[in-house]
Amino acid sequence: MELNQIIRSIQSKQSEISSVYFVGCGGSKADLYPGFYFLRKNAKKLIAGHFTANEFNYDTPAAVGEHSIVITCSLGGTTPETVKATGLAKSLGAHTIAVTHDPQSPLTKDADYVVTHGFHESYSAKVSKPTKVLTLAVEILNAFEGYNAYDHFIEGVGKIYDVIDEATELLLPQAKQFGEAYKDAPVIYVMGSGATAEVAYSFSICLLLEMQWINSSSFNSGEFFHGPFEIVEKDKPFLLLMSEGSTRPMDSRALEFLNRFDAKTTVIDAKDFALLNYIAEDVVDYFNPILIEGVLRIFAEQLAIARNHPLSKRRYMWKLSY
Ligand SMILES: O=P(O)(O)OC[C@H]1O[C@](O)(CO)[C@@H](O)[C@@H]1O
Repeated sequence: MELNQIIRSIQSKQSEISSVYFVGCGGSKADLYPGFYFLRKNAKKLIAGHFTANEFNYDTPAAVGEHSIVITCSLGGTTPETVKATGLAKSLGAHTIAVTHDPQSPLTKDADYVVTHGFHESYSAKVSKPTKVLTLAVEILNAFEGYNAYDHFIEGVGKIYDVIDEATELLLPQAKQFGEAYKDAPVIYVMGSGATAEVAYSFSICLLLEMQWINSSSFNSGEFFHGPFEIVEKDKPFLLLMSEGSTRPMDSRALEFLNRFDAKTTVIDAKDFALLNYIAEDVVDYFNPILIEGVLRIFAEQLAIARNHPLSKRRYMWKLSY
């Protein structure tokens, strides 16, 4: 079923939807963020919530019920917390949509609708998960409240994958340089703003802490001046994700400070990929995280090569029960 048909089908069963919850773990939780951010910004009536799955399970929002849509997301579809959240949402009468790479996985058992996404085929396929979740959010707003920039958004979805695949073809030398320059870094701080904030979060917790065992912390560029900037000094390693659009001034302000004290800063900037040449200004905010997450993968791969530490290496995950 097409994404707009899923939402129209829910609407035919329940014309009054008042809340939408986005639930997942780790990288999948972060991939739900652009959709959540979009609804939080644009909805006038709909409540939007974003949860790590066990927080949803242990401290379930009171509004979850027949007037809710719960979108759960898991790449492999087996993460127990997220599988449980889907069942819980269903038992409370919510309309459940599972987003996963594997349509046969346990995640889909209690889902009213299943959305499958690619992953391995290309760099752009790796971000089809957040793109589909974001599109679901746009379809929900359009169906239940109306959304003026809907056509611009759909046009953008039609272009973003090519933008990513073309960008990643040119990025290898820069990514190699990053790998060499940061391979011995004792810590890497990551920040971004707006819909991109959780790309910083997932790069920090998944790519650096989980897959590289590199100490890391992440924060919103807006929070940088409310604590983290005290750590800045010459050659401190930072990765700054700069967005086009509404929150760019927050990223620019952080960059200016990092440069003032000669921090070791790598900037991944949506502007360098001419995002605004492809995506209309009124929807560009939501495409920053898709583009930046897509191109960041190649930086993580090159860091892993330079450190001789494959991204698949784990100490505990999949090896112990926990
Ligand atoms: O997206 P899935 O399959 O639920 O997997 C979640 C797991 O994958 C990661 O996002 C990356 O390995 C972890 O942070 C998390 O534990």
